[in-house]
Amino acid sequence: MTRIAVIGGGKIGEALVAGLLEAGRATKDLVVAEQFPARAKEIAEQFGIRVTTVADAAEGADLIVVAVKPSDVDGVLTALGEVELDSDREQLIVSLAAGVPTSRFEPKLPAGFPVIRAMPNTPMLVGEGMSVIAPGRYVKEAHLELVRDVLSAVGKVTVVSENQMDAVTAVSGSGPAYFFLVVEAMVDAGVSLGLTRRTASELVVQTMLGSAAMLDRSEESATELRAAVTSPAGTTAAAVRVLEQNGLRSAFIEALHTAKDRSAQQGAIND
Ligand SMILES: NC(=O)C1=CN([C@@H]2O[C@H](COP(=O)(O)OP(=O)(O)OC[C@H]3O[C@@H](n4cnc5c(N)ncnc54)[C@H](O)[C@@H]3O)[C@@H](O)[C@H]2O)C=CC1
Ligand SMILES: O=C(O)[C@@H]1CCC=N1
Repeated sequence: MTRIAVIGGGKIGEALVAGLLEAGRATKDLVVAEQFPARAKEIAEQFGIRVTTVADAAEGADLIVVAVKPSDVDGVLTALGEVELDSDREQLIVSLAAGVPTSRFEPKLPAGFPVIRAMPNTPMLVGEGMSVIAPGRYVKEAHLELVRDVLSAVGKVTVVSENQMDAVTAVSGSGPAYFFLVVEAMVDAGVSLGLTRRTASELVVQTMLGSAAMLDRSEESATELRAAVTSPAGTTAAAVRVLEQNGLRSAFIEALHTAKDRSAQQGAIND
């Protein structure tokens, strides 16, 4: 079985570990490196897995998943310098760090060591993640297959070229936050219309779940599905007009452009 070391026991590291365990991966095949003792203890107790240092975690791992903030990547690379990494053993690194190119890893690793850049999202916690992977220059098909296999246990996986990863980050990496924000806004709207917060939440969450299921299962596009809800001169048309007047569509476009730029910026500078 593939042994996986997750470097960084934060939000996305936790989502990955939880999703993999839920999907049936054994606790003995997972190890986490987390620098903050309190957080390390929390992870170890919550999941019953070993939490250790970067070097110790990476030593026996087939897959080293780097799940730290972009500004902490260099620190992890320094710590990995203490480990005898071995690409012949099919060891490889998967970096989840937004914006950080594989070319930032490669010169600091043994010659030819494979690095895959990946962008997952938090719904992998419930097996419904969207993970996008992009190969670095030393990655072979077998490496991509291994990572695809691991991540497909926690949702969908697709492959793009690395120059698309900042756009991917803006769309699906950050994407869950946009939907949670829409839910918050609709719940607040429901409350302002006189519903209790509990009822408004139930209505909005189930509406989102049902709409997502339709998008997933139907042959029709989002535009067609929306048209089917929009009766002539009805309530939906009235609401959509106000949303468009208030720039909802262009707000999303501008927001995602800004997210893409921020991703690239985080990889370019070390802030
Ligand atoms: N949160 C999300 O939804 C997603 C995050 N990402 C990426 O994943 C990375 C981590 O994000 P989050 O989990 O949200 O951040 P976070 O701040 O919650 O977690 C990072 C963790 O790494 C630990 N860490 C940092 N340096 C370390 C080291 N040298 N050794 C051991 N542990 C170390 C920190 O103590 C912290 O617990 C970022 O690069 C982000 O761009 C990617 C996709 C989605
Ligand atoms: O907000 C961030 O920078 C990270 C990357 C994608 C989701 N969270």
